[in-house]
Amino acid sequence: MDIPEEDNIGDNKKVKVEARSLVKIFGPRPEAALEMLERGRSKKEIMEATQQNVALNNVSFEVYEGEIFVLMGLSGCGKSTLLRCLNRLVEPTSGEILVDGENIREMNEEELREFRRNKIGMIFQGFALLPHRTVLDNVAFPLEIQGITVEERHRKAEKAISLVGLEGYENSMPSELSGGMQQRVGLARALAGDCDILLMDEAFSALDPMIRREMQDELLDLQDRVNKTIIFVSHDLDEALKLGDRIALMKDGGTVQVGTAEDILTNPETKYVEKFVEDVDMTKVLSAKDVMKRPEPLVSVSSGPNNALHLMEEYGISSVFAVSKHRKYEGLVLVDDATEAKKNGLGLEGIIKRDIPSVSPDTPVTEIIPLVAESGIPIPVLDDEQKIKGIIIKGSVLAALSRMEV
Ligand SMILES: Nc1ncnc2c1ncn2[C@@H]1O[C@H](COP(=O)(O)OP(=O)(O)OP(=O)(O)O)[C@@H](O)[C@H]1O
Repeated sequence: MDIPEEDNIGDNKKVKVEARSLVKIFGPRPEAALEMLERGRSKKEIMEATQQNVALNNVSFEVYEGEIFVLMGLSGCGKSTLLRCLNRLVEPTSGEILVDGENIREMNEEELREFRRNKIGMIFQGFALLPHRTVLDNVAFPLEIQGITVEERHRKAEKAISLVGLEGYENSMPSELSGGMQQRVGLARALAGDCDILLMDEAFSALDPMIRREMQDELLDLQDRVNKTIIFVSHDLDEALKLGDRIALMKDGGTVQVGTAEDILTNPETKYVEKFVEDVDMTKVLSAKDVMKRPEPLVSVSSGPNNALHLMEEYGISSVFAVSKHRKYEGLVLVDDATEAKKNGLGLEGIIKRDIPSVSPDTPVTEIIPLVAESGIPIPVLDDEQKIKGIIIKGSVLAALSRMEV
């Protein structure tokens, strides 16, 4: 077998945004509150004693480049305040915010304006479109304020409009568009600025449930193409689980757990997190990458049936996946076919089954269950380049589901 080692992707994640010990106290006299906070007093105690509102209590986290990081929690837990601290729309009381390693709390007015224009775009819930301007001019509006020429800003706006699937609507007025389409215009406006980081505050919460789900899919699809760093505020657990590469669950101005959807669901660190997630249906959350096993063994397509049979014997299995160079998927070799081929002196090429279903790492487990239930043979998990990332067998799907129900 000439199978190379698994690619080492994702090990060296770059930190894009970092919050260090952020505190935000609303009220005219934060000093007394800060002192009480340092002595470990609760938000409630501080409110009673000082009438100062601790909106953020010592929050630290890192957001990696290219991820969707969701701030989630109940109303009033501090999500919006935290998001607004990241571009200093809200001035933190203490703590640091680093973006690409630069402490943004040290920026002066001018630097901050540049930073908001070029690095960190924001999308709000109410999308705030200008009613008397066309879609094109709405999207181009921030560029207009920056004094960019009309040709240049229209070029950028058209590109952003096509990214969100609104081509053909450039000359429509906002009132002619549905809520979902208006939100896309808001998205396009943020994209036109070409910032690396997008802050989205309950961006889809005003939409009705079906359009909302559509926009979530759209955002994931868009993210595959533009690969921004997105920090997304939501009070909705399903939305957070669907969108978030990682989620920070917040309570009373602090984070109670930061992790992937799977971490949070399967290893809740506190009773609060456990309670928060207890109603979640696991089958809706897991995807192929959560239930797949390492694709071992694999047989090289250029080797003979004897090799395949040896591997099956060694691993106690009745089929083995065949690959060509660089783990490129070819198909499945079944034990009976390999035995027959060996008898007749044939190679693997002619006996490989190529018509079995395959899935991608992100295929939801709900779509996988019927496939494994029907076929009884393993299912390959293939990436965009048709390389085999893992295999799924019925047993491992069921084990994953039952383990998580405990
Ligand atoms: N400008 C302000 N002045 C005073 N208190 C504020 C201000 N903004 C927010 N707060 C308080 O800070 C706390 C956190 O509010 P924040 O809006 O960040 O929470 P949230 O989790 O985003 O809630 P929601 O989902 O309802 O928007 C709350 O107690 C809120 O009342």
